[in-house]
Amino acid sequence: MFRVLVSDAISEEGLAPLCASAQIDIVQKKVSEAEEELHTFDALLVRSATKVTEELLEKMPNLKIIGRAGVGVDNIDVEAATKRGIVVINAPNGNTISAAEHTFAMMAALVRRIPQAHISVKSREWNRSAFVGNELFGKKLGIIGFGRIGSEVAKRARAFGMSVHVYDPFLTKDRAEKLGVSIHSLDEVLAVADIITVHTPLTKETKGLLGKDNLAKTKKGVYLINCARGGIIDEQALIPFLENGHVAGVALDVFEQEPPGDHPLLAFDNVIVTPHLGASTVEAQLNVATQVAEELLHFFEGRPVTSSINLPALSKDVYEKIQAFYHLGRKLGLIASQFMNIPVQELSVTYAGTVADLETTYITRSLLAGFLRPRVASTVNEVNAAMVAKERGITYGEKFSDETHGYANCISLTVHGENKTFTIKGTHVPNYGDRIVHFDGVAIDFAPEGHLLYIQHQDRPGMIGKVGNVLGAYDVNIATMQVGRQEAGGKAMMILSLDKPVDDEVLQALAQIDDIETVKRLEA
Ligand SMILES: NC(=O)c1ccc[n+]([C@@H]2O[C@H](COP(=O)([O-])OP(=O)(O)OC[C@H]3O[C@@H](n4cnc5c(N)ncnc54)[C@H](O)[C@@H]3O)[C@@H](O)[C@H]2O)c1
Ligand SMILES: O=C(O)CC[C@@H](O)C(=O)O
Repeated sequence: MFRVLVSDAISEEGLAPLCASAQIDIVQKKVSEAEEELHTFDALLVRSATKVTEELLEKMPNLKIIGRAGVGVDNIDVEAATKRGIVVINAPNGNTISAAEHTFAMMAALVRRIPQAHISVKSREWNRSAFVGNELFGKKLGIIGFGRIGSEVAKRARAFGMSVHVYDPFLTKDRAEKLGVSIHSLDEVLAVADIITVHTPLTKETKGLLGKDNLAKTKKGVYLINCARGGIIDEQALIPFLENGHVAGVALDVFEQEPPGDHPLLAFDNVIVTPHLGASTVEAQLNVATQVAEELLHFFEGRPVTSSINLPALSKDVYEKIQAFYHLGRKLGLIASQFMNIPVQELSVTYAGTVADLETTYITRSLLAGFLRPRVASTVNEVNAAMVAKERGITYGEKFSDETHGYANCISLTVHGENKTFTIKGTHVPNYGDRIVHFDGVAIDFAPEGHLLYIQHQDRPGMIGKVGNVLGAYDVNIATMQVGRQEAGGKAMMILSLDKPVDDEVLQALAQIDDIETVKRLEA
């Protein structure tokens, strides 16, 4: 008998297959009300209200699987769950349409001032001249983040006669053309859009994406919408733009803190809000509940789960054999994705030497997951990487070769972008670790660990000293430095390993050194 704790409001109809199973005992209670029996549960089902913290996991030693009836898993400590061998599953597309429709409802309500007019009429007023709005027809809609929800919003906007201007650094031209939208830089979208809606995950890169500087680049009279995650639009930074009338109105479904309490934004008449309702429809809740219920049944029946976001389905035996290459693959993908931070169509992986005799499918999936990790909202791992790549129009393939470049094993990854191709090669040396031995056409040798800095420059005397001086001036300590070049006096590169990450100011100072062409931060 498996015990399942359902701690948030999840559609009962969707959970019906679980309730019908004689093998499963379902308990519907908040975590706080189940304190005494937490240790007895095998599975935990949540939406976004329950915070699945490390502390909670400590109290649930029997837990084997966590199901999130929705997309974002930011309320679950996935790392802590993974460490404990707990599988985390979600329902990545069950609420896409509802979230897109809610965004659109907010957009219409915002430009036609529907919530304000509603309150006025309910207060027994009849003040038609106070609520003159704008049409959506003919307006330019800026969409930042063009994944599942962003692309559904675009379809609806086109039906309303709007032109759609998209910023998504990972969107390919092919996919944009198929969906009838144009791709632009962030600055272009900010400058032209009458209405801007954000649909990215909340990551280090997107936190505060619409902050003081970028808000200043928007058109006077712009409308803003956030139905993705609180914090993508910086709430504090918005206040002066609302006070001086630069921003005509804001619609928020999500907040940096939920509930937002007595937030200063709530005092503005032209800020309209909902309490995180994007996924709150009968249909979406049925979809997400059905998806997680089916996955839970598979899991308990010992069948593979398809929407797991943390664990690969590997036997212990296979895992032990491929473990080292699995980690190397992940790092090759992660570094390549950051280096090629542009849309890509294809990844090609070549295995040579001892690694070519192993279960390379898992290594490729690990590499793919590493590559996709900086680009997608939900956590991506070996189990869902292939599906996520397909959704994003990225193909991948494996090849086998005898060319080991003198190493016992070698994994080579070539990434094909729109106008650029990049190759990285790595090897694993038992009892020593992983080494990157080839990077963008140059033979080099460095460990893919920690905070790395890539510098491409012309091969001139004194370059190392100049770089060292700039980093020294910013109090950044260099742990290791590797140099390589194609030919004397030609294209050369340095890979530095630093004791701490560097910010944009340091990158800009380095880029100003004569003969330095590119500087990039790479985290491994
Ligand atoms: N309000 C709600 O109830 C609700 C419901 C569902 C989803 N969501 C949230 O909506 C957001 C989008 O969900 P989705 O299912 O469309 O995710 P998705 O992964 O399909 O799409 C996210 C897109 O953002 C892009 N992106 C990543 N980093 C970016 C950056 N720095 N700049 C611009 N684009 C970037 C990715 O390339 C991707 O195309 C998530 O934050 C999700 O948690 C909210
Ligand atoms: O469960 C909810 O209502 C929120 C869902 C949404 O934010 C998600 O990320 O799927």
